[in-house]
Amino acid sequence: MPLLTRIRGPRDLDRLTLEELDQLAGEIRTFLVDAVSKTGGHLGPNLGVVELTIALHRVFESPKDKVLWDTGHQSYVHKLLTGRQDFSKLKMKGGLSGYPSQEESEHDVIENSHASTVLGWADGIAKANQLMKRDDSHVVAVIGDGALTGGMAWEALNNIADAKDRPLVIVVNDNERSYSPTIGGLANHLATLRTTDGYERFLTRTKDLLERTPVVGQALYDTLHGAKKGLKDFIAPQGMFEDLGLKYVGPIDGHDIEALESALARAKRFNGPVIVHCITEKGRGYQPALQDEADRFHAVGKIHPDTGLPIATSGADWTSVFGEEMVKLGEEREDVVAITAAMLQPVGLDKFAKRFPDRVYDVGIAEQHGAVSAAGLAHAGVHPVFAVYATFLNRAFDQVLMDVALHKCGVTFVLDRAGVTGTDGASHNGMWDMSILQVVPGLRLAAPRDADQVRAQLREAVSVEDAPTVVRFSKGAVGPAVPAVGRVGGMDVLREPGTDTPDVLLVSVGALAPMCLEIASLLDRQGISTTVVDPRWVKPVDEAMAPLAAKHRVVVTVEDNSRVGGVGSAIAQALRDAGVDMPLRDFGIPPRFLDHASRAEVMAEIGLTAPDVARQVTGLVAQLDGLPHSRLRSSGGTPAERSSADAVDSVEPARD
Ligand SMILES: Cc1ncc(C[n+]2csc(CCOP(=O)(O)OP(=O)(O)O)c2C)c(N)n1
Ligand SMILES: CC(=O)[C@@H](O)[C@H](O)COP(=O)(O)O
Ligand SMILES: [Mg+2]
Repeated sequence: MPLLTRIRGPRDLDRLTLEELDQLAGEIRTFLVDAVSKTGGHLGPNLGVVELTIALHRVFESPKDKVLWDTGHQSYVHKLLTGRQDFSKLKMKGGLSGYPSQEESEHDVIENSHASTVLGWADGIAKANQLMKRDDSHVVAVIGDGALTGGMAWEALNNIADAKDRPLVIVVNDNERSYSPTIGGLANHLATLRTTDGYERFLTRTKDLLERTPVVGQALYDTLHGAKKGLKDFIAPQGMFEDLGLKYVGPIDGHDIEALESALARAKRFNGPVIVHCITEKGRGYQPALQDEADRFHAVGKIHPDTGLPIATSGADWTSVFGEEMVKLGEEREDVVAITAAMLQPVGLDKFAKRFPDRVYDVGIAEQHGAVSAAGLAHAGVHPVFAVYATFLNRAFDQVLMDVALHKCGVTFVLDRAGVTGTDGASHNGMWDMSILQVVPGLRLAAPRDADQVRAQLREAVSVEDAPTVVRFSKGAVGPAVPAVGRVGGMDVLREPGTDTPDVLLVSVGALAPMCLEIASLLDRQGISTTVVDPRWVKPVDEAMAPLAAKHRVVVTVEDNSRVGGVGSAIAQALRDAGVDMPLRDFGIPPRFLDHASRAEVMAEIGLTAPDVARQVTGLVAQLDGLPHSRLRSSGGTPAERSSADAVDSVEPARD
């Protein structure tokens, strides 16, 4: 890469000629395919913004000027041009994040991968610049056509458009797709702008012609250029953006560096908010991506660079188990409909959509609207199943509470990627749902432990017509079947204690059932008898939980969710409410943002592994043995007799 390796920072771009810039773009595409095929990542989106990113960093002077990325999954080129070219550990522990990272670079601002927030950030930074009289610092926000379907983008645009004298450059990266083609009225409007003979191209051609026309040429050009909306509407109907009071520049060929630089430079000089509408191609320059109708290689695993074919094929995953059961449900119940927020295939609804095209609603990246629309659907007599990543439901909390639950609407939310996901970093872990949803009156929440339970609990969920139900499961391959060996109330017993006076009631939540059975085995080796129970529905707490707990010396809960306000907290409260006063130790995710790493590495780092939990429980039981309490009975000898290298003298505090 003779040119790319010579780019240490954005200013190194300034000395390159147009031909060299085109060569650099080619080198970057080669680099992206080579690197991302080895690690996995967002290949398609980044192939689409190569020229755009080069032009941005030539026209604007980051970090003095703030270059902001919506969602941030398309920031690999930005990283390459700002001194980060080691992609060998992309999205891996200790390697580059898959999103902007302030810790990595002064050129990065927004770290979260949640869409439609960039314009809000830009609005705030622009306001601060104006207030602090930082006239030499520009703000440029890059937002995709998909992210523009998010409501927050329009809340920000409403504010931005109101300040005619506050410079702010909005670059719409319009590649006509989220994963699949972008939906909705906005998408149609953008298409109008795209397909009309571009205003810029018209002006450029006219400018060339008129500048060569003696005497009247320049005057005529100035008239044309200053033409009111009428001309633009004729050439490229501006409509929405101009009606909002935003200056519109475009559509621009998002792969023509010269045209991009001209447009961005004009926008930079404009003393107010301006939209630069760039037409790009997701997956550009890489045939396997361009031929991928599903999502243009939006997010890929490790692939063969020549063919784009996946290197490792995974077995059945939680998503496909859900997707297949949805089709069966759809066959049986014509009132069941599905909702997705621009992620039809990632959440497993593609098969349902193919079978029942009229019963799937893609609302765009608009989770809040999805939840409210679901309330409307339920009120009008159908049963919506809204499939969404757990972390993305966060933004629709109020709609779940005040639209779905308050009105007792039978809506089922299926939360995929619940728990630690790991490689997409802090904002992608599904670690908050079982905490925030605890406070929703009437809501019922299930955490299936295996494929059979996904099927069963999905069916139980859609049978509830007067309250929101939630079924949440992990990312990736579904675990082994975990059969029940007994039943207590509505809860499955996964392991009997082997004694009438068991020490530990281990409450296993969802996909952590295999880990909990391993914990019980490790405790067994310490002479600690354990009952393992899976509540199945973790909200509300099963009425049999308190009486069952009372038969044990200590309750231990293990969940793939934040410890704060999670299932463990709810069970502790239920025991108190039932007058069962006993030791309880809740294991879960500590209330902090988790750096990107593999799921296993993150789980180990936060101590959510069988040995870690078993070690702490051993210490707890040993400690309890020393207390004069009627419920505390030694079973299998005292701690001293049980002690082994694993036993600890005192209970380590749960890590927060
Ligand atoms: C709130 C939220 N919902 C869903 C997603 C998942 N997601 C990541 S990128 C993406 C598509 C974004 O499309 P666009 O903004 O057009 O960017 P492109 O990938 O086309 O460059 C989606 C839906 C997300 N990141 N945030
Ligand atoms: C950026 C974004 O939100 C999605 O593209 C996400 O990265 C995909 O995650 P999965 O790979 O878990 O589907
Ligand atoms: Mg797009």
